[in-house]
Amino acid sequence: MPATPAPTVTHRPDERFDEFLLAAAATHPDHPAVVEYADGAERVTTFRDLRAAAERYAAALDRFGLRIDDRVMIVSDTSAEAVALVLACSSRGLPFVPVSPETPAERRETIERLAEPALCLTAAAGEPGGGEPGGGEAGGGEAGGGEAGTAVGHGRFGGGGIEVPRPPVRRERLRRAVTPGDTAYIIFTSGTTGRPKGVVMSHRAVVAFYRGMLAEGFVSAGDRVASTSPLQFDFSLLDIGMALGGGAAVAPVPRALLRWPTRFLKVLRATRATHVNGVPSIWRQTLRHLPDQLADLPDLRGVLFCGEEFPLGELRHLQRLRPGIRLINCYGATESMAASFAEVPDPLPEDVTHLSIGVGHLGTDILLVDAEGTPVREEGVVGEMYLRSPALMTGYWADAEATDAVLVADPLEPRSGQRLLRTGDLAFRDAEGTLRFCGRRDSQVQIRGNRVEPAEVQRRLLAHPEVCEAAVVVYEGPDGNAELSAFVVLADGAATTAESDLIAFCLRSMPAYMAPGVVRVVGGLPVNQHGKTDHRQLLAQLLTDA
Ligand SMILES: Nc1ncnc2c1ncn2[C@@H]1O[C@H](COS(=O)(=O)NC(=O)C[C@H](N)c2cccc(Br)c2)[C@@H](O)[C@H]1O
Repeated sequence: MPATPAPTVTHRPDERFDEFLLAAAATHPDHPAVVEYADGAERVTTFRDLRAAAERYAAALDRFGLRIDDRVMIVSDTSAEAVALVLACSSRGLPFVPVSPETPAERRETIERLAEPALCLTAAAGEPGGGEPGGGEAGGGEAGGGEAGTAVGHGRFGGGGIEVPRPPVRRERLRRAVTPGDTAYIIFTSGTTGRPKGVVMSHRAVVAFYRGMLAEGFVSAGDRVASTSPLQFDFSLLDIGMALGGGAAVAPVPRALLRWPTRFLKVLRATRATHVNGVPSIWRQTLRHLPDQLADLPDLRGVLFCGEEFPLGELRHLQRLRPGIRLINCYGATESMAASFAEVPDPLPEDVTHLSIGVGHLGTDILLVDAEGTPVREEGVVGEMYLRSPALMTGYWADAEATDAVLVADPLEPRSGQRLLRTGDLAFRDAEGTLRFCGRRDSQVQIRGNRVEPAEVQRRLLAHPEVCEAAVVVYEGPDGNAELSAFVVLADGAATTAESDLIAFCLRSMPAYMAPGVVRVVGGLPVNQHGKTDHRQLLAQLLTDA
């Protein structure tokens, strides 16, 4: 008698964000939904517990008399309490605005000024995901000017309760029900202008993305997905949806432990993580210093990465250590959560220089369009990716102009009224018709009149056997022309590879104008708050060295 297959989680079309994430409570109530690891102990929250906690938070929110579309800012990392509060906000049509506890006070205040939340709730200290916000008032009602009936109620959440010493002014509820077009969350990303852009995502968009991801069949009930991104980075919402939507558990890795490979691996072992999601840089120190320990994580069978290109040398090293592991390259921008998932061939053939990003997940379609706006069909021709998807953002918060610049008319049928996301990313189609990412449109530079993609120069440096990390920055030289400068990290024990060797290595495969003028050997590359190589910091370092 074949074993009865575990019931799959059933989903309805047009579920709210919280209904999608809690669907498994109906079929797998006692399965772990959140597995936390703190102070050497594992804390399991089942789907039943999570639903109960979300209901407690929803009842607590009801006491504030908020209206649909009133925002709730949540200052926390990913934790069972934070997920329960997010679910509660979603059930009441209150868009949540996640902010990391380590966010500097000034940026937190900017986001608060832009989002004008009704509540700003900080995880109670001592709770996982908790911690004092960077310099802001921790709880208490003294924020917001302190006048009676303050606009923003500051307080704390934890243990299913919400405590706000001075609640926001109550207003009459003008609407009856939450609809799929309502906003589930707003994530503020660092806009290139320095003014944060609020990406507004509806219930319909997020659930459409989740259904596209679920169709890939990454996890099954009982799996554990280790999440290494901060809650304010939509990658964490991918992790939560990938796990809970499939009846699996999300296992948040405490941010403080990510820096230490021994502790990082200890959490993965303790939580018996079957999948680890995160930006490529989370593997860097482990691959360099503890490769053999990585080889013995008995439960690990999948790694999903996104946010930037995985350096191919490191990726091949990971594959050698874990033959048979499922590596997923997830491409996307916060304006659509993710656009595609591509399985990395195991092993990655030696001649591959650009990872595939696939063709767009179920329900999406990625177009390539040239500089004149004409669709590109030929193989190998670089174009800009335009994304057709039900998971597109509603728009940027309070910024119609920036919205219209990226949600553009369909190049194939402008009369349809359909909007596509103009990603700003470049790709070409390979012989199989899948897309190969090759940098950003706005990072292309003209060097002595020739178009150069810094990502190509970075890729060439990474192909050097003794280089394990590389970054290329563009700066204005003394004569006012754009120049390329490179930073590389050499592999442990590498011979003293002179910078001139590295430039010569580049010149063997590219025209002179593409080779970096200067190559600096450094001990490590800086990463930003999302774990991506911090080019801004490298440029600043360059200018101070000048
Ligand atoms: N897989 C890749 N290879 C190469 N370059 C990538 C990849 N994924 C992104 N990028 C770059 O990062 C940009 C976007 O940056 S972002 O808005 O901060 N968002 C992100 O990084 C993360 C993004 N939201 C995301 C990705 C996957 C799942 C979820 Br859920 C969310 C893209 O436009 C690309 O330029």
